[in-house]
Amino acid sequence: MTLRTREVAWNRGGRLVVDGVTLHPRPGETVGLLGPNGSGKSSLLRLLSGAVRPTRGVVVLDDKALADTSRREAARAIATVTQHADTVVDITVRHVVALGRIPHRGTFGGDRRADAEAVAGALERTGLADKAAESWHRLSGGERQRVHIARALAQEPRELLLDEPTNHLDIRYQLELLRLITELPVTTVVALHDLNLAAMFCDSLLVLKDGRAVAAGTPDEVLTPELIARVYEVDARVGPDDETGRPRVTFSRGARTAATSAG
Ligand SMILES: Nc1ncnc2c1ncn2[C@@H]1O[C@H](COP(=O)(O)OP(=O)(O)OP(=O)(O)O)[C@@H](O)[C@H]1O
Repeated sequence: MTLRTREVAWNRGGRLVVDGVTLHPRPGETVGLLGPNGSGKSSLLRLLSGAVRPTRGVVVLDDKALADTSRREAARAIATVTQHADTVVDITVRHVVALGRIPHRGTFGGDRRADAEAVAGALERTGLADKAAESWHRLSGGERQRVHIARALAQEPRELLLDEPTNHLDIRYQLELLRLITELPVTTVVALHDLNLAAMFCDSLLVLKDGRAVAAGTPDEVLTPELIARVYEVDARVGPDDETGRPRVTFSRGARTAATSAG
């Protein structure tokens, strides 16, 4: 059972910013969402999270339309980390992470020990254990990003939606974060700009352009110089990485030639 879409479209401000996209991840896999600025990645993630309703098509969670699923049920299953991390009042890192436990609270307050363990585990995994008592406002951009990821982990979701989670992170934390999410037993859809990180960590890729899916498959199948030229309008070479065997993309720094631009 996974969160998936069937031919979803979303009309935003009079324009279809997502146009007939079907996404059906295998349980536990990490799907990379690629595409240029404005291609619809964040919009598709918003549809998947239930934050907005599709104009056409359907988002399905466990064989039921997400629109017919209770907010609480959806919040227990799906965790989201968005690009524009919400600002919160002056509370500690631990408190922000503990917000992830809210969907698990029952009428009688839920299981306190499970809450504490989930929060401690999430802080540990994101390298924030020693910052737990610090004020949110004193954190750097990258640390805040990690706190939001910790909050999503504390939620113990089955489905994880991440919108450019490596933004603001230094290279060590970019690698750690992506390793972490690929090792989690959850299905993850992650919007990424870095094609090499996507190739290194994702099981499959979905490429959007102008709201439409233009390629889908394994990194090997998807990341070809032709596709990169068509979607991003840049010239690139692609070869197997020495260490992983996965595709590695090297960009040409020059302007595109007439011959390549014509394709
Ligand atoms: N509030 C809005 N009203 C109308 N259109 C919007 C709104 N916000 C974004 N859009 C448009 O929706 C389209 C898709 O945007 P979206 O943010 O989903 O793309 P993206 O692939 O995530 O881009 P980026 O890589 O720049 O984050 C864009 O053309 C954008 O201009």
